[in-house]
Amino acid sequence: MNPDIVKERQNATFNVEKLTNILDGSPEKTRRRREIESMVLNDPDFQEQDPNFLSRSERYDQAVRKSAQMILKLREFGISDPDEIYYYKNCVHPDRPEPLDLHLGMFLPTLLNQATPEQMDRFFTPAWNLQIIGTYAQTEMGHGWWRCSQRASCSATTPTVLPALTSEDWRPQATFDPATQEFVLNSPTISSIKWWPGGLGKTSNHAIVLAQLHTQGNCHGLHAFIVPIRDMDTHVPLPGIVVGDIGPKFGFSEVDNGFLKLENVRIPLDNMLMKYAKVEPDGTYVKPPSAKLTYGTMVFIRSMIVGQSALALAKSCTIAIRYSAVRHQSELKPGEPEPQILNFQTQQHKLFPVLATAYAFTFVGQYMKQTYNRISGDIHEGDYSGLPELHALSAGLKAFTTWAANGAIEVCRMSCGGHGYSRSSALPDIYVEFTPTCTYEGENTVMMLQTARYLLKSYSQARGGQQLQGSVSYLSRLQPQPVSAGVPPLNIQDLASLVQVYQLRAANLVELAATSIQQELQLRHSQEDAWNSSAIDLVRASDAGLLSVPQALQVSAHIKELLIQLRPNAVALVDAFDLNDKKLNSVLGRYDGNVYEHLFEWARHSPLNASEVPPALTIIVIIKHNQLIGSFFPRSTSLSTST
Ligand SMILES: CC/C=C\C/C=C\C/C=C\C/C=C\C/C=C\C/C=C\CC/C=C/C(=O)SCCNC(=O)CCNC(=O)[C@H](O)C(C)(C)COP(=O)(O)OP(=O)(O)OC[C@H]1O[C@@H](n2cnc3c(N)ncnc32)[C@H](O)[C@@H]1OP(=O)(O)O
Ligand SMILES: Cc1cc2nc3c(=O)[nH]c(=O)nc-3n(C[C@H](O)[C@H](O)[C@H](O)COP(=O)(O)OP(=O)(O)OC[C@H]3O[C@@H](n4cnc5c(N)ncnc54)[C@H](O)[C@@H]3O)c2cc1C
Repeated sequence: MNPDIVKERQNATFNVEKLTNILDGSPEKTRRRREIESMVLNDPDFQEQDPNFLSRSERYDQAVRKSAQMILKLREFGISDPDEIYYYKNCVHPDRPEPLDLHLGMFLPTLLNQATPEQMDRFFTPAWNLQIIGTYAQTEMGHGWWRCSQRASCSATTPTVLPALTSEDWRPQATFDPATQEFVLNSPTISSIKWWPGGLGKTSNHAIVLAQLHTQGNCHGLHAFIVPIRDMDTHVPLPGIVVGDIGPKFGFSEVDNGFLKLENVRIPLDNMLMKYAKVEPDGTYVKPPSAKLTYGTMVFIRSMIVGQSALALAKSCTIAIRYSAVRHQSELKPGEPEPQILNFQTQQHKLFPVLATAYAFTFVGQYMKQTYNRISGDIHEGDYSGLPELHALSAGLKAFTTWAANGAIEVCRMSCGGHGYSRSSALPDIYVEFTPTCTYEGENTVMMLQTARYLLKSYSQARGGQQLQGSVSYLSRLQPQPVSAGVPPLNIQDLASLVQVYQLRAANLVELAATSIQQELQLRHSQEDAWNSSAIDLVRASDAGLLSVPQALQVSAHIKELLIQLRPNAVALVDAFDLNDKKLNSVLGRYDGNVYEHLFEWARHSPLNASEVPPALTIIVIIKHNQLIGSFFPRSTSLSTST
């Protein structure tokens, strides 16, 4: 154990185990989490080669092998609780999305939420047993954006009268054919090819495909269809299915994100998910109670992503803070030993806010999950009243927490200096695997605009005298104040006072956006144009805070005091996240703090060190021997074969 890190733990002023129990929810939950963790981490079937030293295809193969083992083990140990599956999966594939994520995270939940009992028997049971492997295909090459209900322009015609049609006409179509009781699915244009779905490229044999429903000559907007894409015995693509991998990406190397072109693919009538919307055998369309229910799985994952932001931050600051406790640099005072870099105020100022945010997001993630479970329970009972708030909350928190975490991971990486740039630190991987959360499940700006839409509606209800409930109740209570009204009193030591100032600021910003829309409306006469011209106000928190200059200085001084208070407990606070070394997989973030010897050991495994003179370098040796520098290429090749 590194002596610095030992000393850090001795200096802590609280019981780490108790805090871990609070983060987990209870001592029993901590015990169970550790039990699951040891099932995976001590299981030789999950041994792996360090993916940093593998090619993409090797990484995919290794991930598939581990995922298949995972499914067998989940069955063997009878683990079926979604939280426990999720936890088990995160230990099997720490920090790395894997080919079955979409099957577990979106295919199964979409069936649970949108399939009829008959469809549950036909699809969910085999999918649970991994005979069916599914993905969720919504995004297309040309559009990540969809409308949940039909618009007047939605047309079933072929592309011959382009100017009269909108982009919605060129989306994938599912046209009901009553003669055969089938839907015929087509991707009418290149841009309507499904693009991005995880596990689609090579792994899945079924896809939930989101397409425009056409029946009896009418278009009814976005609906979900279960489309078999590969033969269940041979895994070869079925007729009319053009499918494959979209190629290497920034990260997600283990995942076969794919493309899918549908060419007159026929599926039976009862492959449309019909818990809510229905098509009768004669082609009659039965409306769902709410068109937005089609988007339910995205709301589920958005809610989950809030907790993922917390986990990514917890990992990043554990690595950076432990490393900063064992790393020494630059004398603070001449002649004295070099201090731990964690003693530099600037290092604390980088890392302690990340630590605080990791804690805050952990609790926000728990709140989001409870809210999701409560409101989706109501929805199952037929009460849809909570859906708008759930949508606004999950969209806004998904965007807010992922943006914040995305920036903070990079702060942690840079705070580790050069070693943060090495893949051995794990920080580059955490970043590349996390950063697409800002894009997928709804691009963050687009999600913020959805939340803003809800806030503006709530604002106008509050101005109309309605008493609002839930997360927007502050709009009824607070009267937005013009900046000229001066600054509100603030006690920065008092949480209630801080919350009040935040609420007032939020109310002011909503009012600002509403005013902008009103003004734009007078100029542009179209609600949509006025909305777009106010989009910056809608999304961005204004730079005008509500604090006076002396108050801002007071905050700054208080932050410095808090840094000093936190310093003795910094390592203990990250220890409380209880991230097992194997799961953290970071040379810099090791629990024992023995960084340097393991950094050296890790580097020696680099494939470039497999031989002292890599084969490619023999050409240099040959060139040197033949003194060919200056006239090398064609002749050096023939010389190399002759020597
Ligand atoms: C049983 C289970 C077993 C095991 C599972 C257990 C554990 C899990 C284990 C493992 C899980 C593993 C990993 C996690 C899984 C996956 C993560 C990994 C990878 C991620 C892969 C990524 C996938 C994707 O990205 S899928 C594609 C996502 N795409 C999007 O999100 C598109 C975003 N676009 C939209 O949402 C819409 O197009 C839109 C932007 C909202 C616009 O739509 P529309 O034009 O219809 O909307 P309007 O603006 O006109 O608004 C109309 C109206 O509707 C309201 N609205 C909109 N959306 C919603 C909604 N979702 N819910 C409710 N209401 C909504 C909107 O507010 C308007 O209301 P008003 O008219 O009242 O104002
Ligand atoms: C790693 C990864 C995995 C994915 N997995 C899946 C999957 O399994 N299944 C699936 O279906 N999809 C998947 N996706 C696709 C993902 O859901 C989309 O990329 C995402 O919804 C964003 O859509 P887009 O790419 O079309 O972005 P665009 O919408 O084209 O965004 C580009 C820019 O335009 C701006 N913009 C767009 N619309 C508006 C607007 N109305 N107002 C203001 N600004 C706007 C955005 O803010 C952004 O800056 C995945 C993507 C990634 C990166």
